[in-house]
Amino acid sequence: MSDTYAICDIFHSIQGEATHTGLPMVFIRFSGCPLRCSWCDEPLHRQADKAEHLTLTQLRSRILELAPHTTNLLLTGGEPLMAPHLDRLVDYFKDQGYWIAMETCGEGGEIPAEVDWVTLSPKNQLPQSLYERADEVKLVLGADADQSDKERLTQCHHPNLWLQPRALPTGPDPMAVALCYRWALESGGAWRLSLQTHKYIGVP
Ligand SMILES: Nc1nc2[nH]cc(C(=O)O)c2c(=O)[nH]1
Ligand code: SF4
Repeated sequence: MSDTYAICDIFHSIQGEATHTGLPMVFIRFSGCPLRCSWCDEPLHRQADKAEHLTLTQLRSRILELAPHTTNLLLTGGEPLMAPHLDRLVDYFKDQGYWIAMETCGEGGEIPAEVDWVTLSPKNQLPQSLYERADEVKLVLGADADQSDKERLTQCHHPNLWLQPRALPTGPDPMAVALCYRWALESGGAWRLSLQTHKYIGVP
């Protein structure tokens, strides 16, 4: 039998965050995550019973139906690294000519070698090798971020660092935005501000 992948959402939108803000992509949201962040704004991925189990050919037809001309895919979640045989999915879509980006907390599995762009959004301490594999690092901070979060900034060494305010269930949180703005300024340019632009313009 063919491998299937537990997917809780597929949609076509612009990347709302960090380096590729504004770039059209098809988003594949995987079900499941090894972490349980209390503030997680993607509760869908926890509802395993609501996930669809799709083969690669089914996934491809869904992507083509949604966006026949978009050749950028974003694997997100949940945590895509939890998906068994993720390397087969990545190889399959690379062979079809797609550029593949991934959002990951860095936990739950290995990053397939063929992924073109890795956004690492660390929640815990991670090995240096993951920072070396990442193309950008995005730290998501709430208005309640404290001195220990600020220390994490100074311990993070990467050429492409982003501070992203955590949203409220109702939308962007001005207090978190103000904190990330201030910390970006104080970093002297090491960290940039990433706003979740999709939440400002009301798209997925
Ligand atoms: N537009 C848009 N951009 C995004 N970038 C990362 C997202 C995510 O949920 O991982 C996301 C998302 O859900 N929507
Ligand atoms: S790592 Fe991300 S997807 Fe997983 S529980 Fe935390 S916020 Fe949610």
